[in-house]
Amino acid sequence: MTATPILRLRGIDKSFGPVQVLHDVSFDVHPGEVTALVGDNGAGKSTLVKCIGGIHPIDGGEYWFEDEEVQVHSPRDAAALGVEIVYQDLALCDNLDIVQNMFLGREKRRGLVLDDATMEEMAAKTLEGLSVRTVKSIRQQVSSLSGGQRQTVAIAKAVLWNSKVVILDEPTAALGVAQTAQVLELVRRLADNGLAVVLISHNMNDVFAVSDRIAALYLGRMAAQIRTSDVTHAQVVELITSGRSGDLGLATTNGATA
Ligand SMILES: Nc1ncnc2c1ncn2[C@@H]1O[C@H](COP(=O)(O)OP(=O)(O)OP(=O)(O)O)[C@@H](O)[C@H]1O
Repeated sequence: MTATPILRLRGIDKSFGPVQVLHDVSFDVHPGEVTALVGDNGAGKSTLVKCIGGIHPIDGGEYWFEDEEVQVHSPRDAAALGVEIVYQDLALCDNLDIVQNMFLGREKRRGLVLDDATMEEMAAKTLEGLSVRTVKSIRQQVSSLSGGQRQTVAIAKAVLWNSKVVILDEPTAALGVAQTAQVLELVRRLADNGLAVVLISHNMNDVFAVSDRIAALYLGRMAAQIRTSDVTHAQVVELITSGRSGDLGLATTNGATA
């Protein structure tokens, strides 16, 4: 486990009109680790992630990446840093195959023509690198894939672009038991390959199965950021539902600790 965070947010505020959704949020993300971002519905998880991804501009606070303070104004800025978000709805095109989906909008060309051979090779290499063996052919249409396989393709697509931080929004929400296990294994492998992984999840079993750290948001404030090995399910549930966990002795704000 590494000590230095690759991504550090400090004092992030975000409002939509008169409604302040994020209050003075600090958040650390470490390479080689899975950080679970938890919180009740409406706690601000998606908003925080969209700020990280450059979809929502932050109103105040600092965004540090690899020890430099950066300005992230658009998804392009975030992608340039190596930050990729895999959304719950996956945004894959059913009528395209796996390779086409992985390169959608960033196709490789040789002159004016699509460079299919290179894209195929890169897609195959990426899937291999993640030890993904569940898809039969990378030329398979995405419409024929299972939920777990689709999730895998979406994750591989994020990893293809030399990403350093991959944020996964509820990747197992729609999956059965076996597929959940496969996706969680993949999530773990991403971190073991050195990536910094942020996993948004409501599922405590998933959180405890793969995460190294847990960041708990409560009503738009970071209630605590702790090592998974230092807490119990019950303590995390308490953090999510009340923003406190008495027996942890944590502050209720800015808990970017551990
Ligand atoms: N574009 C927006 N305009 C106004 N309010 C918003 C906007 N996006 C989010 N909010 C509000 O911000 C709060 C946090 O929402 P957010 O989606 O970030 O929570 P969440 O923790 O991701 O919830 P869930 O687990 O339900 O997805 C909510 O009260 C929501 O209504």
